[in-house]
Amino acid sequence: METVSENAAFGGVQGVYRHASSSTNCDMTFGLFLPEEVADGPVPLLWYLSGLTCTHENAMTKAGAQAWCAEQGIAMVFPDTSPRGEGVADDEAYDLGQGAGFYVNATQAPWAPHFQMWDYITEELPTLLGERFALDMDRQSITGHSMGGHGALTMAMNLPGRFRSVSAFAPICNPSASDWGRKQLTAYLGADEAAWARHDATLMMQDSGFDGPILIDTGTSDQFLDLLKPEALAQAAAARRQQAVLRMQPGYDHSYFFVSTFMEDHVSFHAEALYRG
Ligand SMILES: N[C@@H](CCC(=O)N[C@@H](CSC=O)C(=O)NCC(=O)O)C(=O)O
Repeated sequence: METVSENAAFGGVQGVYRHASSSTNCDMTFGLFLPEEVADGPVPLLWYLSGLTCTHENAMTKAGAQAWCAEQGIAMVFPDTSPRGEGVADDEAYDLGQGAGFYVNATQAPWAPHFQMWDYITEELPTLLGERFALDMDRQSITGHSMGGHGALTMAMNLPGRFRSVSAFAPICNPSASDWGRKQLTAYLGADEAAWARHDATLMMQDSGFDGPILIDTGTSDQFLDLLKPEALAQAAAARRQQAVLRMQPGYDHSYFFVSTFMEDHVSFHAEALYRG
């Protein structure tokens, strides 16, 4: 693993690191914020999964998370959203291929050799982080934005016991029924929709093994609201009587102005679960 940069931030350190990934068969870059408490021992870890077109850098520089993580003594990791590089398949569209891994393990050509983002996020990167940094891997929570919110929700639901809490900013809630989902799940997983179900938070809700708290914020002026389908997830959560806070925030759009506005709420929500859950 190579250190790309380390900068002092809010009493802690914002680092960027690069490593050769065996899951994605290419170099992967991630950001990691460590609060000053890390000097005294392992700290809890909050995952932030980013959305379409993002690298590790967008949220790291625009979400305003470090101040709140520093206040709570929590580390935050910002992984990339896909494999990248010259030998990695891509598409001209912004919502498929590099920058749009959708947090699945692709089974279809030409994506399968590199697009193994589920394994990268749930297995390889946690192992690396636990080995290289003073992180308490028994205290993890997860959040994300848009495509990353979809990833956060489906990972929490599919991996009971891994995350103490899950939240999301404007997540893609029902990708099987959305143009932000059908195209990508077909490309990566094939046309058999049975393989998609575990990657759809609304469909997963009835079989979810996750019993921790859920917080979701979506803006009423989100330009992608019809693609996100928060109402589908709300109905599924109500049907299951799932403990969940699903908020529609008046006037907010899909941008990082929205994400940064509610970041304090989300970090505090996770801190409650990480320290007292
Ligand atoms: N290029 C597209 C939309 C791209 C976009 O809005 N990406 C969002 C995430 S959308 C869902 O996953 C994002 O986080 N962009 C990066 C940023 O820094 O804002 C278009 O223009 O329609």
